[in-house]
Amino acid sequence: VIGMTASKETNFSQWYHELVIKAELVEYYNEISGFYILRPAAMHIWNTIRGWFNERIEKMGVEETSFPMFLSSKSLEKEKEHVEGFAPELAWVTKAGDKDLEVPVAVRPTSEAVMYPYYAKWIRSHRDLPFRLNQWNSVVRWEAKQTTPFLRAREFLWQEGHTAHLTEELAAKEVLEILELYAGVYEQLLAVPVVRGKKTENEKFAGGYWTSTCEAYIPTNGRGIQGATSHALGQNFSRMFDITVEDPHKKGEKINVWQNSWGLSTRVIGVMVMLHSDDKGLVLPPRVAKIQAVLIPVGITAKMKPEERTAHMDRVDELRADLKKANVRVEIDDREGYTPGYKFADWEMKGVPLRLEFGPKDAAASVVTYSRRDTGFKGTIPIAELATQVPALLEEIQKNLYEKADASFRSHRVQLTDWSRVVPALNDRNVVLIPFCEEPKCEDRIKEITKSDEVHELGPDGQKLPSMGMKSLCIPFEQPEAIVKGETKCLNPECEAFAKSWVMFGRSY
Ligand SMILES: O=C1CCCN[C@@H]1CCCn1cnc2cc(F)c(Cl)cc2c1=O
Ligand SMILES: [Mg+2]
Repeated sequence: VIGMTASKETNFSQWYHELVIKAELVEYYNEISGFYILRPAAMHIWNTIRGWFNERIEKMGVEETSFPMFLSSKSLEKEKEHVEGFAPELAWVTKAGDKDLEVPVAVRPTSEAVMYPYYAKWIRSHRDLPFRLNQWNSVVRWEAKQTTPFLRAREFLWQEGHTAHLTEELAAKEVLEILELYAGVYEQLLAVPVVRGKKTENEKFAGGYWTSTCEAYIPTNGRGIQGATSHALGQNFSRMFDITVEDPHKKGEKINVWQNSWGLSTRVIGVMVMLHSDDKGLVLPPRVAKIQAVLIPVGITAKMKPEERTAHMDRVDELRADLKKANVRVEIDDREGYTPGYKFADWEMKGVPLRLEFGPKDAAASVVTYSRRDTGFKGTIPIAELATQVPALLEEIQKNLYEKADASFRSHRVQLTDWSRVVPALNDRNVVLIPFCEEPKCEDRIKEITKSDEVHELGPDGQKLPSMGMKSLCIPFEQPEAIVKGETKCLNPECEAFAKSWVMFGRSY
C-alpha cells in the first residue's frame, strides 16, 4: 500500500516517522541510530533555503568559509564553563587505524572553539571590523534523547555564522537583521509563521549574552518549536579567546570585540512537514518543491489508435514546454502499467503542490484539468492560459498554506491573566502569553507546576509519553500591551514579584 497507515490526528509521532520515509525525504541510517540520509526531495528544500539565505547575507558583507570539523580538547578548555553541560554530547576520535591518537579530537558540535583562535589572529585593528564569516556544514551532537528525522538528529546540516563588531550596538543590529532573515526562510519559503522574540535567561545560549529566536507552533499537539537562533555573544568569547582591536579613540588601549553567532538547521524542514502535511502524505509549499506540477496523461486506453496516442503525447510534451518556459518545475508521469489513481496517490504522498491531468476530453476542450494538493480543489485551465494561470495557482497555494497556519497560530496563542486557565489552555493545544517576572527560578517552578496528566502524546511506537510542563518559548518583540511596571504581578501564583513582560510559554520540542 503506498498510502499512509497512521493518521496525523490520532498518532502524530508514528504518522511523522512514516511520512518522511514514504515521501522519500529521508532514509534511516540503520548502521548507527540517530543518523539519517537526506534524499533529493529534502536536499532540494535545503538547497533552496541555502540559496535564498546566501544571496541575502552576501549583500550584508558576510563571506563564506570552511573550518576543520575536529577540535582539540585544548581549545575546548577555553570555553569550559559553558561546555561542561554539553560534554556528554561530544563525539571523540581516539584512534587512527590501530594506533591511539596522542591527543583525542572531538567532532565539532558547533564551531566557536574551532574558529575563534583564528579570529584572535586575524582581527587586529578596528578596520578589520565588522568581521563576518559563515559556514554551511554538518555538526555532531551525540543526543541522549530519542532522535527524530530533521527534529533531533545526532548529525544535522546547518549554517553557522560568526561575526565580530566594534560596538554592542552594531552587533545587536546584526543579530536582529539575521533573525529577520530566519523569519523570512520560515515565512516566505516554508510558509511557516513564526513569532520573533528574545529567549529568557533559562532558555538562552549559556555562553552568550542574549539570544533571539523564531518560534513556530505545531497545531496537532499545540507545542512550540524553534529552528533558528541568532545570539548576541557580548564580549564573553572575545575575552575567552582574546579577540581584541586597538581602541580607535584611546591610543594603546584594547577593546574586546562584540560578537554574534547565528544558526539555522535542517530542523526547519521537520517543522514544515509537521505543519502542512496530512493523511495523504507530504504537502510541499511550491517555493521549495522540487516538482511543482506533475503532468499526467489520462484516458490513454488500448482502444486508442497508435497515431492518436502519439498525437496526444505530443500535446502533452507541448504543455510541459509551455510550463517550463514559465519557470514551472514540471514533470510528466507517463509511466506504463500504473493506473491514474495509483499515480495520483503517489504524487500526493510526495507532496507535489499541483496535479495536471490531460486526456482526450481535455484536449477536445482545449483545457487542462488541475487538482490542488493543499485543498484538493479540482478545476480546469484553458491551455492558452496555462503559462500564466499555473504560476498564479502555485503562488495561491503558497499563500493559502501560510495564511491557514498563521490563523491557526494566532487563534492558539492565548493571552491570559488568570492562572487557573493556563493548564486547561495548554491541554487545549494552545501556547499562552502571560505576565512574567523573567526570573529563572520562577520559570523552573512554572515548568514543574504545569505538568498535567490529563493529555498524553503517543511516541513513535504508540507508547504514552508523559505530558510535560510548559517552558518559556520567547519574550515576543511584539508585546500585546504594555506591562504596568510595579503594578502587574507575575502570573505564577507562588511568585510575589512584579511582571517584567508578556512571555510566551508552551509545551515544546
Ligand atoms: O546556536 C548557535 C548558532 C550557531 C553557532 N553556535 C551557537 C551556539 C551553540 C550552542 N551549543 C549547542 N550545543 C553544543 C553541544 C556541545 F557538545 C558543545 Cl561542546 C557546545 C555546544 C554549544 O555551544
Ligand atoms: Mg542540544
